Amino acid sequence: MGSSIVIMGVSGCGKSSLGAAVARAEVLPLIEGDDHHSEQSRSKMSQGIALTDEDRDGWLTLLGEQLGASPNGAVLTCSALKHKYREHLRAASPGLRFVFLDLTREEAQARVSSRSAHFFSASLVDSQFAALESPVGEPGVLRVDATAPLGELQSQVSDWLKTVALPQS
Ligand SMILES: Nc1ncnc2c1ncn2[C@@H]1O[C@H](COP(=O)(O)OP(=O)(O)OP(=O)(O)O)[C@@H](O)[C@H]1O
Ligand SMILES: O=C(O)[C@H](O)[C@@H](O)[C@H](O)[C@H](O)CO
Repeated sequence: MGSSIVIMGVSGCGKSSLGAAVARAEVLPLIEGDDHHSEQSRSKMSQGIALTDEDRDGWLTLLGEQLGASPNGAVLTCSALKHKYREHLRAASPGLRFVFLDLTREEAQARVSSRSAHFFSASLVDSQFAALESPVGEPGVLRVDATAPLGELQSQVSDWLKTVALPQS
C-alpha cells in the first residue's frame, strides 16, 4: 500500500485535473474524493455552509478504505486541509505521500467563481483557507505551484515519485 498518492489543496486548486494526469502517467487507479461526500455534505456545500470536522470524519474513513482496497497504490484527490485529516488517511495507508497544490486565495476565488455548474459555492473559498494547515514539513510531501501548466505539474510529480524515499510510517 506504500505507493498511494494524495493530490490535496483548497477547492479549485486543480486536484481533479492533476489527479487524472498523474493516475494516467503512473498507471494507477484514480479515486475522486469529491465523489464520496455524503448527500448531506454536498447539500451543505452547495448552500455555502462549510463542512465541519464531524462532516469530514466519515468521508475520510471511506477514502481510507478506498486506499486500502488498492494494494498496488492509487491516486486520491482529497482536500485534506488539516493535519489531522492527513493523519487519518496516513493511518489507513501507511507511507502515503501528498502533493500539495498551493494556490493563492485570489486565484482560488477566481477559479471557483467561474464554474457555474459545480456543487461547491464560491462563498466557501475563505473557509477553505481558514481550515488549511500547510503540509509543508510533514514527511512525504511535495508542494507545487498550482498555477504552473498541468503537464509541468505532472512531470514534477512523476520525477518526485521516482526520487523520494517512502516516508517512515
Ligand atoms: N494547472 C492549472 N493551471 C490553470 N488552470 C487550472 C490548472 N489546473 C486546473 N485548472 C483549472 O482550475 C479549475 C479547477 O480545477 P479542478 O476542478 O481540477 O480543481 P479541484 O481542486 O479538483 O476543484 P474542486 O475540488 O473544487 O472540484 C478548472 O477550471 C481547471 O480547468
Ligand atoms: O474538505 C472540503 O471542504 C471539501 O472536500 C472541499 O474541498 C470540496 O469538496 C472540494 O474541493 C470541491 O470543490
